Amino acid sequence: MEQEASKPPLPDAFLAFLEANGLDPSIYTSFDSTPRYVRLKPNCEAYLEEFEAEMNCKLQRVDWLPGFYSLHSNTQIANSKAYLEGKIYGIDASSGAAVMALNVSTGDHVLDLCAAPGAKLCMVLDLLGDSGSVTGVDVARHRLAACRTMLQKYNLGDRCRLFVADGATFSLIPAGFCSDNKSCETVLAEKAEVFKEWTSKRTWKERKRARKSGNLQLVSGSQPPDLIYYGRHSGVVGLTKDDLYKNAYDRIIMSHGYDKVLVDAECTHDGSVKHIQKFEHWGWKTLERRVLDADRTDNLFALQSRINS
Ligand SMILES: C[S@@+](CC[C@H](N)C(=O)[O-])C[C@H]1O[C@@H](n2cnc3c(N)ncnc32)[C@H](O)[C@@H]1O
Repeated sequence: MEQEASKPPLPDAFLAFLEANGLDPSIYTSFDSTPRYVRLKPNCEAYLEEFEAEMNCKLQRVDWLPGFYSLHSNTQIANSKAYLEGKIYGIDASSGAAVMALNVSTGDHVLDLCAAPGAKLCMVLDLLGDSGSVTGVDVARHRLAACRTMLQKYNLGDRCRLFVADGATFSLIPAGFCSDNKSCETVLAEKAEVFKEWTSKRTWKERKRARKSGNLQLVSGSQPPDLIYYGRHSGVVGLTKDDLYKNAYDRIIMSHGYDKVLVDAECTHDGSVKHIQKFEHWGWKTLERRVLDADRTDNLFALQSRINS
């Protein structure tokens, strides 16, 4: 009876999952043990004091992650001025570590194969500043649309393109490279219809296509990539559709491919402590259905293997 009372308030199926994977259940139940993190946009240090006063909290600089600060796990940042004005991001330290491991250098062309909702993509763009480019790909249209909103909020879209596509089959090279011997200028002069500056206003053709795809939120590997956003300096403006969607050969990929590739495929939530804690409100049955279902886990494993190969 006593043993029952001290058992962490997690469902048996999840406890069995943790045990099978050698994970300590207490990391999911000690609510205060995991701090939350924020990242500051470059050159926004002036906002720190104001943020601390508004939130009545003290930020601790994370020495090993530039621009990151930790704060108490209960601090809600969503209504703070700095967050609403796009000066501060909510992003955990492990995401920051993954981006730092990419070792992004000035001028890099980065491919983010599982980009939505876009915390790492934004960090990469901040690191690149006015150089290079980022191509974000995600199979979920609605999630990538949220990523587009995030780019706009943080004013980071200038060197970015977003494609709804299956990362396992995506094979477009960074924009702005002509894959034959002609110079870009010659090619552009020869072609009539080129991409103009991106606008959120859809043409009737695009609206029709969106209506057609309606509820189809996830694309399959056989569908061509769908460009849902491109910035002014992403290399897309001025290209023809043929140029953008041209299949690249090995030789071209070797010389004009991406410098860095980030693959952040969906995980089984075993590492996502905060997310698991939310199921206390959503219901443990939902956790069993959404997270622990064996078929789903097998499918995820297959996806992760496919996308990493
Ligand atoms: C863990 S989230 C990515 C988080 C994101 N990198 C960030 O920093 O905000 C995983 C994403 O992978 C996407 N995804 C899953 N399978 C995919 C595939 N085959 N191709 C592209 N994206 C995929 C999901 O739609 C989901 O948005």
